[in-house]
Amino acid sequence: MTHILAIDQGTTSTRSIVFDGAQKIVGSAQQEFTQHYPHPGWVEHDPADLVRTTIETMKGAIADAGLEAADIAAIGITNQRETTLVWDRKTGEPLNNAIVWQDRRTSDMCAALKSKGLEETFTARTGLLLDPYFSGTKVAWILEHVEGARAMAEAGELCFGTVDSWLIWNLTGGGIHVTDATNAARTLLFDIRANDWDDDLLAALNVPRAMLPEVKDCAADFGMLDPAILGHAIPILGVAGDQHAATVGQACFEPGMLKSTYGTGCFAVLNTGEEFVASNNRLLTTIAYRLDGKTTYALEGSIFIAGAAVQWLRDGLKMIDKAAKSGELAAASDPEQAIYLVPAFVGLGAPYWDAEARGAIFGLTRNTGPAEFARAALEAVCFQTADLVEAMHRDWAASAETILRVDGGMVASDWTMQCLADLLDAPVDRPEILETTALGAAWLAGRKAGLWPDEAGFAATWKCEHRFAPKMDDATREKKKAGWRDAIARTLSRQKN
Ligand SMILES: Nc1ncnc2c1ncn2[C@@H]1O[C@H](COP(=O)(O)OP(=O)(O)O)[C@@H](O)[C@H]1O
Ligand SMILES: O=P(O)(O)OC[C@H](O)CO
Repeated sequence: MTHILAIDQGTTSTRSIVFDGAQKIVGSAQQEFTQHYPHPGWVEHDPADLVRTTIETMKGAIADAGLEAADIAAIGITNQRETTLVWDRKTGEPLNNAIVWQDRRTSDMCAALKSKGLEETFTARTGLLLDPYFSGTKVAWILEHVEGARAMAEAGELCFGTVDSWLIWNLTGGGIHVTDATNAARTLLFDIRANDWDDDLLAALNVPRAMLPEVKDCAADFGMLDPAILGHAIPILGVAGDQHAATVGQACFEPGMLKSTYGTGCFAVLNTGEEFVASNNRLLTTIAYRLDGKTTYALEGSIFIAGAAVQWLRDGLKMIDKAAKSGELAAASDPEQAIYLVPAFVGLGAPYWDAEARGAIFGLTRNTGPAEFARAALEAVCFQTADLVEAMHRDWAASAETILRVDGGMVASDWTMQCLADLLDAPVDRPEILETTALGAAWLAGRKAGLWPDEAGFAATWKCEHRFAPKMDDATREKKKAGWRDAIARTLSRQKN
């Protein structure tokens, strides 16, 4: 019994994947669920959908593998990060829909905290910035806006959790209130050096400590699956936020190793080892992973819209019928047209952090058509990655010779990966296993179970499927980047200009 079940609860879908003892995928299942947009800038998930799709895909993946629950040695969970839930400790009933990481409803709250001069304290302790992206202001919003919530929270009757905590609570039958260090690191409430919730930050956001989960290592005992769910009790032994799990799944265990995941958004994570590198370029400092009580730190660049721009071409503009067409179209575009799309649909993330900016497209002519839109959407993802990698180089000289390991749905596009290598002027390595997020969660659980190899053994199994080497000449690259910088400058909100 060496199979591991990984649950990857993402922003738009939930996936479960069964890996065998040789780290090969032997079964999987995936389900999308409804996104709720109750007001402009708001994004919510129904908490019940998160649990339902998790349980259904767990069953689906085990069936797809031709196995029984009793064949699964352990479960690893990885999840969309920052998304915030609050529920009643007695009944397990959520007080509100989950407030998703993309939700901007707390921008005014963040601005108010900044105007009190608090950003420096938050950044020094959490490595994050005062942006609505993170959980802290979302919890505060629930406590302020849901009737009776504040009194219940103060009486210790409420639980706050990110999606991992919510899933564990439900999968273990209720009563286990835990999270892991990587998810805690995204809340704005956790001091990532002290490895503890921070009372000053809790006071600034008026969040009672009593509602916070216990924080564990990424490979730890998170509880037993309620046997009523699959007919068998299985230990949950690994948990990490999805970008952290991908860092592990890409075997980025050495300082200087960098991965970038291209799904709905794009998240680049650079391992900085035992060093907490404070960013001077508005990147985030975060916990890459915590194993055996030892924290490995990272610099992270977070872009909110990557594959989502391709979805917009498909579903919003109806210029393509499937995502894969975007690369073909871009390849056929007119290279003479300098079209720039700044996909600030939900504001801009790193390194700009402009919650009020909105998307813009520049350089349109009578000849501009779907092909140029497709190229602009794909190039935007690459320009934004280049912005992040340059900021990383400025923050931490040790990252100068970086090779980028990539994963996520969008890396299927060869055109985009070549464009990325060209604009970065660095090699881009696409691994054989693209489900690195799930693989990372499985590795954490497998390592804890003592069934999978340690870091070095696991890293030796990582295989490159294709290396994209840069081909663009310097003059072309610089010209394109100057055009991008100009487009960004023209898109930033007045607040930033
Ligand atoms: N061949 C492709 N070319 C460009 N974009 C793609 C391609 N295939 C998938 N995508 C994009 O990748 C995203 C899906 O990636 P995935 O890793 O499943 O995302 P998530 O986990 O965030 O839901 C979608 O936004 C989709 O538009
Ligand atoms: O669900 P994904 O893959 O888009 O990832 C979401 C991130 O964790 C948000 O920080």
